[in-house]
Amino acid sequence: MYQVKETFYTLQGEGARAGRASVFCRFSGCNLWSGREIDRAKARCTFCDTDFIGTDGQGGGKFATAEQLAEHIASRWPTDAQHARPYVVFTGGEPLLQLDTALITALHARGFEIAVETNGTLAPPPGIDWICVSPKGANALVLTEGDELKLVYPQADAPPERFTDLGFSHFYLQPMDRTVLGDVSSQVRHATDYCLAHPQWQLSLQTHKIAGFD
Ligand SMILES: C[S@@+](CC[C@H](N)C(=O)[O-])C[C@H]1O[C@@H](n2cnc3c(N)ncnc32)[C@H](O)[C@@H]1O
Ligand SMILES: Nc1nc2[nH]cc(C(=O)O)c2c(=O)[nH]1
Ligand code: SF4
Ligand SMILES: [Mg+2]
Repeated sequence: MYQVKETFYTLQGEGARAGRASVFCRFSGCNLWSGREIDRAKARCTFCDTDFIGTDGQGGGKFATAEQLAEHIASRWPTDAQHARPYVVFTGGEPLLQLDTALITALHARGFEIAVETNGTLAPPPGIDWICVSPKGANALVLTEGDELKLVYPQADAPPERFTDLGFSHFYLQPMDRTVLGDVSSQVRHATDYCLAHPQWQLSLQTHKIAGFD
């Protein structure tokens, strides 16, 4: 049984593949926060910008089999997109609590390229085509290699220097959309300054929030 908060067709807003048409599948639940505001301050991840509780969002629900969820995801991809490889981004919540080999196989069989957005604390099943790890505070990383490392910045207990030697192809700093330095725009400036001083890192702005899409 897969528990899905929502599924929607949009452009990837963040990171190396920003701008790419994608079906987003947001799984319910996370191992670092209950999702309830009352628990936020004591959670292992305290700055989350997402509602991932339950299965009541657009295109959400409970899916009994991998085939059923894969069919649901495939139905979101436009039918006239002959020249583009179908692309699904699994996120959450924490997608590696639920993404498994059966679902990967069912989506590959439908021609999909498969990406995940993960906090990096859980081992992934084999076969994922694009892995984006976004470290959270002091929580230990199990996933120390992948396609992109996208660090929300600043985090007092997760400085960028801790990650520079890991095995990722791209390193991004994404300004935190939650106030820690007084205002979000000074956090954007702070991330910009860090990238200028440390060119291993590139700036990831959450373009969907700027442009106003999901
Ligand atoms: C909501 S998370 C879900 C996937 C996974 N649990 C994770 O943390 O990577 C999706 C992406 O949003 C980022 N994110 C969460 N809260 C954010 C915030 N307040 N500002 C900027 N990015 C944020 C995460 O770091 C992650 O890259
Ligand atoms: N457009 C868009 N791009 C995204 N990239 C990562 C997202 C996420 O919440 O995981 C996200 C999202 O929620 N919307
Ligand atoms: S790990 Fe990801 S989904 Fe979980 S609380 Fe943090 S940002 Fe949100
Ligand atoms: Mg988001």
